[in-house]
Amino acid sequence: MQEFLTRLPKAELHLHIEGSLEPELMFALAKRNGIELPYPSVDAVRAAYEFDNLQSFLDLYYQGMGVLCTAEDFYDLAMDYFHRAQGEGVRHVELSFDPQAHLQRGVELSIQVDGLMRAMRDAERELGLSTALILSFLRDCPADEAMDVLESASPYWQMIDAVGLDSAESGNPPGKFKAVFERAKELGIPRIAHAGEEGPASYVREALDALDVCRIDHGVRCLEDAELVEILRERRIPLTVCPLSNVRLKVVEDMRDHPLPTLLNAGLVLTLNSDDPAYFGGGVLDNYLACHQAFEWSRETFVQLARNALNVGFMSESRRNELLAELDDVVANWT
Ligand code: HPA
Ligand SMILES: [Zn+2]
Repeated sequence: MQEFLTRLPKAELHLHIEGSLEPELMFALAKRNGIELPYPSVDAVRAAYEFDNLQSFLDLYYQGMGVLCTAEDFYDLAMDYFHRAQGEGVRHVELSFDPQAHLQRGVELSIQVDGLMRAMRDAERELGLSTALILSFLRDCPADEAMDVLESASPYWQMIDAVGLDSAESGNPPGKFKAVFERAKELGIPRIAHAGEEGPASYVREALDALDVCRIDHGVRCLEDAELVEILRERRIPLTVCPLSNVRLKVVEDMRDHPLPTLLNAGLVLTLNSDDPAYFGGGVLDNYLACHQAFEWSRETFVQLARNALNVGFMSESRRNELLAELDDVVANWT
């Protein structure tokens, strides 16, 4: 099964590029930028990755990204991830980034975008990946600040495939960002949002109603509202589920308790993703493998999940058809 899951052309739709920063690169960039890390070694960094909840992870996540200073750093971060993803059979990557977290440290938007866009272009040329860029707003910061970021991103509007909403969910309902998302809609930029990870099912409803999102990141807590599940099913709103993340952030206690099988039985459009692979124990393939171990799903189930991601990703129709044909090929030639 491992070989089959590796060969399946997969799409990563829920990835925080800052969460792909492996401790080795963190040390290399700290050295390059003359930054002192509060850890003596790579092993000590890894040992610190024990989380009680989303906030305890976010504290380390924001600290870790402090080594990203120049466009070159952002380039190296993304290229490092693209190489790993390619090795796992990932063919399309949608990377979200958190501009505010870098602006707060004095790193300008142009530096962030220049490095990331250059890496995306090189990954397309050299690694045969397709990519998309998602600009995420920090929901625990003021909505006015998010609006300023969106306006100041005007040179990049054409290159942004979607805006998103992430960071500390509890107490920061989607409705807080209604005006920002309305502006994005006016600009013709698609919208997605984290909802129903730690926050209640009502936040998923609010993301649909107030933010008019076309996709929900996580969304696992939708199961607490049967009527909402029916809405998600009927409207075929995709959920980008990140099972290893949910275990590591104690959204669920154990992989075997994960609601994925229930979500599948409910007829929802699900995809498997990694969220923050450097912090949560692996990339997209590891998430597929963890599901294989926990649920013993058939190959057909994994093919459906991989197909869902190709169907709903932000990519050209010709790229979509190419990847779907590749997927059909892998399935047809598998013995
Ligand atoms: O898992 C997450 N949830 C919310 N915000 C985030 N920012 C990075 N990772 C996450
Ligand atoms: Zn996330």
